[in-house]
Amino acid sequence: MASRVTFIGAGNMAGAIIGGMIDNGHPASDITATSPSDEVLAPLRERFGIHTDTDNVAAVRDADIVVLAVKPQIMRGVCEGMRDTLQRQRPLIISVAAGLTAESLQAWMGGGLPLVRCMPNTPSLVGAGAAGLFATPEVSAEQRDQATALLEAVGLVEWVEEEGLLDAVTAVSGSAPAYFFLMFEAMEEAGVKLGLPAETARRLAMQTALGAARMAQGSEFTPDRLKRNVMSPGGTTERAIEHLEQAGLRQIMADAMEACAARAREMAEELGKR
Ligand SMILES: NC(=O)C1=CN([C@@H]2O[C@H](COP(=O)(O)OP(=O)(O)OC[C@H]3O[C@@H](n4cnc5c(N)ncnc54)[C@H](O)[C@@H]3O)[C@@H](O)[C@H]2O)C=CC1
Ligand SMILES: O=C(O)[C@@H]1CCC=N1
Repeated sequence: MASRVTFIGAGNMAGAIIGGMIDNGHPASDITATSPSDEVLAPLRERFGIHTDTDNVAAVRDADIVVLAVKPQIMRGVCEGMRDTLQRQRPLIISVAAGLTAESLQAWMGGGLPLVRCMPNTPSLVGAGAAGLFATPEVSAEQRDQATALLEAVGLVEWVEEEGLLDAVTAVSGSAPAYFFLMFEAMEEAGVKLGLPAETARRLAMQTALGAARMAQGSEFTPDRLKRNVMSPGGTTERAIEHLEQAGLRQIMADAMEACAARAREMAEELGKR
């Protein structure tokens, strides 16, 4: 029998994972999502046929897995509100919140629960997610497998053995879809300046990104080698790559990703105080 999974929060991230799970054949009748607002829940109910509830406590009462998917800033109140029921039911908890440490989450839920911290990303919606997972000592091998199965239904899963590494995962994959969306915007704008219709530039840029990722994923060659295969000596690509290197693209990425991970650490400090 499939696990009964309750999502606390029904926003971008919960919606992306739920959509991916349904596409992968998880029964909608075993999935519940909550939000204080039925206006938020109605579209999910209609689109996926899942259960919804405006009451978090009622929704976790018979859950096998509870996915915490509210904003980090309200997580404490949400966890404290479900504390007694979670302690009785003892489901596997999966938090997708950026920053919040296992120590804080456990303290807010009364402690000792099997807790997996997960950093997923929104491409989960199309089955192409990339998630980093960390298990607390309370998590059994079977529950680890359950968490893997749930997230593998919507994409790639990588376990990390140190909790702090989830901040690096946030920089590399959790936040990273946005870096590529920014790149699409920039490429479309530049394509338009070069005379292409916006739609044409957008379609070409996206298909190229998809093609490059698929080609690199299945390749025995490094990204550097694949890059060099495109760069004919004295040709056009060489000129563009020289420009990107001289303009400091590598440093820009390093700085942006360091800022991302630092913000996750800062959020843990700000929100983790008891
Ligand atoms: N958006 C993203 O790309 C990613 C988000 N995350 C994490 O996922 C979590 C959720 O982020 P988003 O989905 O982007 O936020 P969101 O704002 O889209 O969704 C939050 C949801 O929580 C609901 N909510 C508000 N108060 C509630 C309460 N008291 N009880 C139950 N539900 C309540 C809202 O109605 C909304 O549906 C955050 O902790 C974030 O760090 C992690 C990885 C990627
Ligand atoms: O921006 C954020 O804080 C969340 C976590 C990773 C992606 N979105």
